[in-house]
Amino acid sequence: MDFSATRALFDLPDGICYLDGNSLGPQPRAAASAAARALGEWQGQLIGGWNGAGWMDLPVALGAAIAPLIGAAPDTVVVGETLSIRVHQALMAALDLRPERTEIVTDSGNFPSDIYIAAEIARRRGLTLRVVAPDAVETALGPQTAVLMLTEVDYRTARRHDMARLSARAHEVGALALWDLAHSAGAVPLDLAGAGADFAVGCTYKYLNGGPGSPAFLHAAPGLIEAVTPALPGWLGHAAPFGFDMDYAPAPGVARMRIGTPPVLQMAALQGALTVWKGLSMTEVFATAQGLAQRLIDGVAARAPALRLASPEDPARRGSHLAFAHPEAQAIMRAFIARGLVGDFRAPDIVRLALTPLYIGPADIDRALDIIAEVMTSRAWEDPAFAASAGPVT
Ligand SMILES: Cc1ncc(COP(=O)(O)O)c(C=O)c1O
Ligand SMILES: Nc1c(O)cccc1C(=O)C[C@H](N)C(=O)O
Repeated sequence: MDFSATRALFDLPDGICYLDGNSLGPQPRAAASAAARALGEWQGQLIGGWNGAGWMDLPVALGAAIAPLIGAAPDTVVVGETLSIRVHQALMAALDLRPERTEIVTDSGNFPSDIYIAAEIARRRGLTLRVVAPDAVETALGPQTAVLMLTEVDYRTARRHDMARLSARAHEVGALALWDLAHSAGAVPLDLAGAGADFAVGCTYKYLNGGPGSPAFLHAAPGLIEAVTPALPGWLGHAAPFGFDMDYAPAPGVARMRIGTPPVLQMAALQGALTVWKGLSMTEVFATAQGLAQRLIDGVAARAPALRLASPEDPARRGSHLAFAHPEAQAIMRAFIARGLVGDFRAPDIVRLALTPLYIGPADIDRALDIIAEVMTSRAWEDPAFAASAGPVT
């Protein structure tokens, strides 16, 4: 598949080799125009925009737009809130559906926010949070497991769990499976329905390019959500929000996981950003990303062997970014960024680079490799003047 046409849909700064789309995707031109349109609607329609411009329906409309990218039915996804809030909502919902059980199982590759949230919920409810090694998840499940909560693609190493197998295993022991897709959505082909995920959450500012602070999504398997009373029962998750009833009655379906006023300007940008996926196959996007990844792996091995691949070698076992380990990874990443190669550093020793074929091609990888080879050969990060000038790397 030729992605040169999709590259033109992005407004990338000149001179930058952007391998950081796993942290913050670049700006699709359609996101900028959709956000500008929403500003105009606000200016012209004032409060009438909620209905006149469709603002009130954005959480559900955006859910339907994301659903095909994650292999879910359109009416099973809702957008809004931050991912951390979505993790909390989904975990509370899943636990409520298994009230007799005492354990949450997760792994040490999970993102800190997810682990903090699960630990605090466990503390308040008198449950046990078991944080096991990624390859010990399956054996950790048992008759007391209420929820298996995992991030499918490890934010550091890109190691990818087998969602279908682990969800099936969770179901075998009577538990529910909750998947965080922050590093999966827009990166790897997903079939939530086929994989038996009960709940899934994810963010839209990484591979979906919705912009900084773009809201998160939540998916619940069909049939499951009707039994859920949201732990955060906000007025916009009510069946009749403008009835202003004193008693909560959940909206039908996943719309009950709405909480409060949607961030319309962010959602407009996201709505524009999602148009770049029209006609694309996630399978082809992923296959192309893996081709770029192999080019980067081979080039680093040949020209900068001090950077050790810390991601799985098998493309089927990883997401769409690569991690390379080096004890001085933070300073090295600063030196890359100073030369126009933007990736990120993750403590303690990871250089993280994302392969995003919608706007990155083989020539970008070759340019990245030239920068990587030059920095690693010259040890440019050790230059005292450069070290003194350094700021933080996110
Ligand atoms: C896997 C994962 N889960 C949760 C989060 C938290 O997302 P947010 O900061 O949008 O709440 C992130 C990233 O920040 C993440 O990578
Ligand atoms: N959400 C972020 C932010 O607001 C600032 C800087 C980074 C982020 C991130 O998304 C971090 C990301 N979840 C990660 O995988 O490292």
